[in-house]
Amino acid sequence: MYAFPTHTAASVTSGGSPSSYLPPILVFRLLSDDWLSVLSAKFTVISPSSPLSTSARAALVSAAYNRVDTDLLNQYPSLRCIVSSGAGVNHMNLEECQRRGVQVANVGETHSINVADYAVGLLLDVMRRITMSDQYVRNGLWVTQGDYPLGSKLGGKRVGIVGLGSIGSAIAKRLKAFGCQISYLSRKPKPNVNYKFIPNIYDLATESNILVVSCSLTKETHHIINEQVLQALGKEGIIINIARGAHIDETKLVQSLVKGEIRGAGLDVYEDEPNIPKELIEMENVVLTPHQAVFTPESMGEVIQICIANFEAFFAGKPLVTPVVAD
Ligand SMILES: O=CC(=O)O
Repeated sequence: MYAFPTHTAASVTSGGSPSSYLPPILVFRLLSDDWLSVLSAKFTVISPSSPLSTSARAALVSAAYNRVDTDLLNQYPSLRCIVSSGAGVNHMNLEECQRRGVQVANVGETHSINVADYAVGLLLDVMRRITMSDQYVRNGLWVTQGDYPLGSKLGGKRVGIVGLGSIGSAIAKRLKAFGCQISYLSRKPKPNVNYKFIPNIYDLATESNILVVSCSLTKETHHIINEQVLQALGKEGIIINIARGAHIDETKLVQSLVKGEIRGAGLDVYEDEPNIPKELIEMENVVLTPHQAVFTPESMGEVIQICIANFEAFFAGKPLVTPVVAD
């Protein structure tokens, strides 16, 4: 999608005087139009198809698009530092990176506020039926069929946050301001937090009107929202997912929605992106968006600066700024 500059081995390795030397980085995906020029001011940007790519020591990847698995690590054996422009790291085989001495960084908490805002937006949309009302008006149905059915109030609802990291905490803070009662599930109770800790997902679902999934995807949290959890959430229950599709057993979610066993869902992520079960597309009680909670144009500059800070630390032999796998 972006035209990468072409470099010769000579321009990368010598580049003339030492002051004009720009260390090479292999760039798999640029998420913003101006990232190429911003990166090129500091580094020699190399595309994955360049003959120089196999000798690159550092690489930029994107969470939603690039898998960092053994195939990729074998293909680019010189890599010693991989920076992902996202928050989640489930697309990377971290154990293998560690084993091969490849340092890994994500962009830390840069995305948390955007994602938290988005989760609240999805929830309000599902509850107050904003997108569906919009379609109703645009399709001229207000004139021909009268008022659209009312949605529900958010204030006073019991919200269970699955994962109280920086994203979950920002969601909790926002929903508290709406007058919701917050409970949460995490590995351990968080110090200095007034929300109720519930150590079990079934109990959290039973005690909640709304579940918001905001944990990282691991073997333990894969399908953490399963059939039993959906049943525990119950007929009036709403589920919001801004984390990863595989947190929810999507087939069971669809069945629950079809049978009316839960009331609605707001989803930004799916098990097989960009494919979405057709049943979901036909439902009025779900709001569906294309894995975009993390980014706003405002955050893009901050994201690339953190990536750059990690690369600079790596090339200077210093600890990464936002490490996931350290040296
Ligand atoms: O979903 C995107 C990310 O993890 O940054």
